[in-house]
Amino acid sequence: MLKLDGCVIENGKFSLRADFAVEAGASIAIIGPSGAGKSTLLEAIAGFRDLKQGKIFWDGYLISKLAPGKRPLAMLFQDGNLFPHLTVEQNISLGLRSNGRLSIDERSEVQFALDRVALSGLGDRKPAELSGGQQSRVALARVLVQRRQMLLLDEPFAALGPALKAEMLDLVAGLLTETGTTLLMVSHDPQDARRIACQTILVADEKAHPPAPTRYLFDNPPPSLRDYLG
Ligand SMILES: Nc1ncnc2c1ncn2[C@@H]1O[C@H](COP(=O)(O)OP(=O)(O)OP(=O)(O)O)[C@@H](O)[C@H]1O
Repeated sequence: MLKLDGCVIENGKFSLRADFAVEAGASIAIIGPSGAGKSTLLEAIAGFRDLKQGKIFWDGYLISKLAPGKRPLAMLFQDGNLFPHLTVEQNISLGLRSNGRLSIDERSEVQFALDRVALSGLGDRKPAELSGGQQSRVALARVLVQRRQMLLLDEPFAALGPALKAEMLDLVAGLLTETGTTLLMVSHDPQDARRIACQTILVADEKAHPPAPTRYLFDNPPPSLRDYLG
């Protein structure tokens, strides 16, 4: 279980309160108006932003004092952050070792991840030689090889068209079920939340609200969500 206990997170003059728990293995969407603090929340969980107050626990262990790389999570940002001068395989290898030098077992891990995102045979290509959807799958493979217990996605597929985005979300959902990984995903699109997340955290009014059933939340939106949905 992920637990944010009385957290106050600051981003410049902006301040966000978060006090909620997420069951291990759950898929959670994070939704809310622009500038409400969705990315700030993920950054704090990932360790890129210090807490002003409060603590974060994973399975009862305090993780909020750990450096980002030591936390049991992987994070995927909007543009995937692939290195253009490296091949697909080398980009994925960086998920395992920062110098890219892999053992035989680690090499098979990379091949397995390539296979899981349906990119077998394309490992020697550079990102520019791939379509946008294929590039997203490389970025996903890079977080997959890390085999972390939590996956944090900050609008990773926003640049893709609706059909490709739906395909990626289905791929993520399938992989999560296989591995039991907990998902926290920021999205602007209620359809994404409905597609992949049973529960949704609404970030609005300087607060990250506890997860609520996605369908219930969208069928009975509180005023801040109603304004946002239009
Ligand atoms: N670099 C910065 N310096 C100072 N304040 C910032 C900075 N980045 C963000 N903020 C503040 O933090 C608040 C939350 O930003 P954040 O990016 O977390 O929102 P968000 O909900 O992810 O927005 P969006 O949906 O537009 O990506 C913003 O309203 C802004 O006031």
